[in-house]
Amino acid sequence: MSRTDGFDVASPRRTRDIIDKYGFSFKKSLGQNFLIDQNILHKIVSAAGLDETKGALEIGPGIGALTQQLAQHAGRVTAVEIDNRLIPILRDVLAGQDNVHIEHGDILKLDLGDLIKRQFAGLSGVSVVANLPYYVTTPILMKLLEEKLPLEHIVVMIQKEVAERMAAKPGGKEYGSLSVAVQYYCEPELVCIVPHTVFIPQPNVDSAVIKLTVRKRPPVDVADENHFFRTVQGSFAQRRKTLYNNLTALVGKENRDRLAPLLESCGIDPTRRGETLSLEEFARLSRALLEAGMPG
Ligand SMILES: C[S@@+](CC[C@H](N)C(=O)[O-])C[C@H]1O[C@@H](n2cnc3c(N)ncnc32)[C@H](O)[C@@H]1O
Repeated sequence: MSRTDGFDVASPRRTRDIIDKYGFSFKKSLGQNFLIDQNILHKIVSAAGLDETKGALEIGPGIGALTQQLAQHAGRVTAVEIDNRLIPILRDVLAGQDNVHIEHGDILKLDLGDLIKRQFAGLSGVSVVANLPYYVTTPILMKLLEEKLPLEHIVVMIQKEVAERMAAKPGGKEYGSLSVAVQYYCEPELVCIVPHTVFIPQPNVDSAVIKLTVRKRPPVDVADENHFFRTVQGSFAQRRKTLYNNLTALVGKENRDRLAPLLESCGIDPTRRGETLSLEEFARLSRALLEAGMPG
């Protein structure tokens, strides 16, 4: 029988050994693509800037490839896994790593503020480090950001196109409401592009590692965050339409006549498209709509 302790999990052979030993079968519906490349793991871990004073929150540890590396670089690791079949495997693979806590649960349902308080008390900072399940990448990231958790960095492997949208600047076709939301909360940095060949099983798409450094405060002055984000969503509602046309639907027919002068008073040409507006322009627009009593 193959051993499951003491060796790096992230190699094709070790991963297959562990899978065979436990008779594990992959669930596509849970986004189970396990990383089998140590170099990529090292890039992820080094981007997170961990040391023994820091905590790492991992989402979806799988069979522990990344968890094992995090345990060696962070003071404490908490790994949240939804699939109960993986819990005994993780306990076995990570036996002896006494700074690791495995939590069985759905990351979208957990009280993460409470988890962070309980698991990382006394440490100087906490970062999320994960190879995310692709079917829920955006809900997971929006939960991490909207709950304003005390995080330093979020270093995650995600689908390449989604990473490019998060880091996109105004003017290009990748820039949209996800770019604005991520850049409102964080400074994004693309760490590396990852080919689909470094996973078992191989996904259909390439991936990227992105590092989000969580801002202490937003880069723009927003009077009401909900109004701001509704304005952004509304501006991108139909990408081929002008800002004026998209916003007419948002503010309602009764405000239509006041919309073009309001946009002009913000220094924004009503014939522009949402994808050309900077964060600062969206903030200015949302403040002006609010002041004029118009919905965002
Ligand atoms: C892409 S795999 C990554 C596995 C491992 N970290 C690696 O790099 O090899 C995603 C993992 O997330 C788990 N997962 C999926 N949905 C989840 C959820 N809502 N909460 C917690 N874990 C989840 C899957 O079971 C799987 O283990």
